Amino acid sequence: MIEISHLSKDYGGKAALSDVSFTVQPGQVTGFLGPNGAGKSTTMRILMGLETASSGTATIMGRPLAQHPAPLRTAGALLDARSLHPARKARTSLLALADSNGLPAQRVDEVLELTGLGAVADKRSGGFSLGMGQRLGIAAALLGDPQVLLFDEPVNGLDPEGVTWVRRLCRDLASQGRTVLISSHLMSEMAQTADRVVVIGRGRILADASLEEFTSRLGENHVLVGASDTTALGNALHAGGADVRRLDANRLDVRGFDAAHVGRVAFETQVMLSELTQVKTSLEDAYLRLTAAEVEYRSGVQTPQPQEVLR
Ligand SMILES: Nc1ncnc2c1ncn2[C@@H]1O[C@H](COP(=O)(O)OP(=O)(O)OP(=O)(O)O)[C@@H](O)[C@H]1O
Repeated sequence: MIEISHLSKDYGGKAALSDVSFTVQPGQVTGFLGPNGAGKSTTMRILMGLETASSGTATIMGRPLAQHPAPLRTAGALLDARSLHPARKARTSLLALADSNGLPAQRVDEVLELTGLGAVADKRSGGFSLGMGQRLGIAAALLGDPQVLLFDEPVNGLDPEGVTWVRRLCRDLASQGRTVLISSHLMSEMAQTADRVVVIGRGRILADASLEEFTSRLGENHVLVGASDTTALGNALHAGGADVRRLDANRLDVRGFDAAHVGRVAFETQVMLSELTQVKTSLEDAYLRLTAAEVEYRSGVQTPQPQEVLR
């Protein structure tokens, strides 16, 4: 288990983290989400003992990582995939890490196989692709067979097969009862991998909920409906209290009613339907709503607006 309590970190007077508290439970994959510069890496680095907090605590299995007798057996992290020596062969780097942490050399071969690096184990890691570097970083994190894993943007640079592999690996690690915290910018990926999400923006926690709670709490489920007479149907839905927007001559976007209710109103209004689709809020939509105000630099691209609002 990971426990972060009232954690703050200042860099030269600028707050990177402000009173951050959350816990990460074993047996689950927790997604750590937030815009660039939100404080995800800083939190992970403090957890791994690579930075000191200005105030507050960050513990792994009850105490700071450095206070565990064998830190690498307690927690493994992929923080910077390029942190291993580029001139060293992959196997040599892992052997050195195993040796300095009292781990058996045989474990090196196990993690090389587990991460699909067996065939390139005797190549220098400086020549690795970004994806292979990520796999090597994950191999290093798994070396001590730890109960707690922290992965900072693990799918960065991975091809689709690699992305699927990371997803399965995280799910497997959690199903073995381990604690898995994983940061990512890829919302569609997180939606398939995480059980819970912790969202951070400008150093403050914005949400800490199960994936289901998060999308339904921030959700704005709506119904897309195609109809023979959108004016009659739109007026009837609006009179019933729905928020109705016209998408084009034959389609409406309805908020406030579910698909069954829209179908009932269409039946009562004697309007024929050509489409009735319940659209659920995606993790990406929910995340964008939550963090919209937290992003320091936003692009000038605007979301396309429906052509006409029925009132
Ligand atoms: N060593 C440092 N010195 C000064 N400021 C830093 C340092 N490390 C991080 N920061 C600042 O702290 C804030 C949080 O950075 P952090 O890297 O934790 O964010 P992040 O959420 O991991 O972002 P990204 O997704 O871009 O990696 C940012 O404003 C960053 O500029």
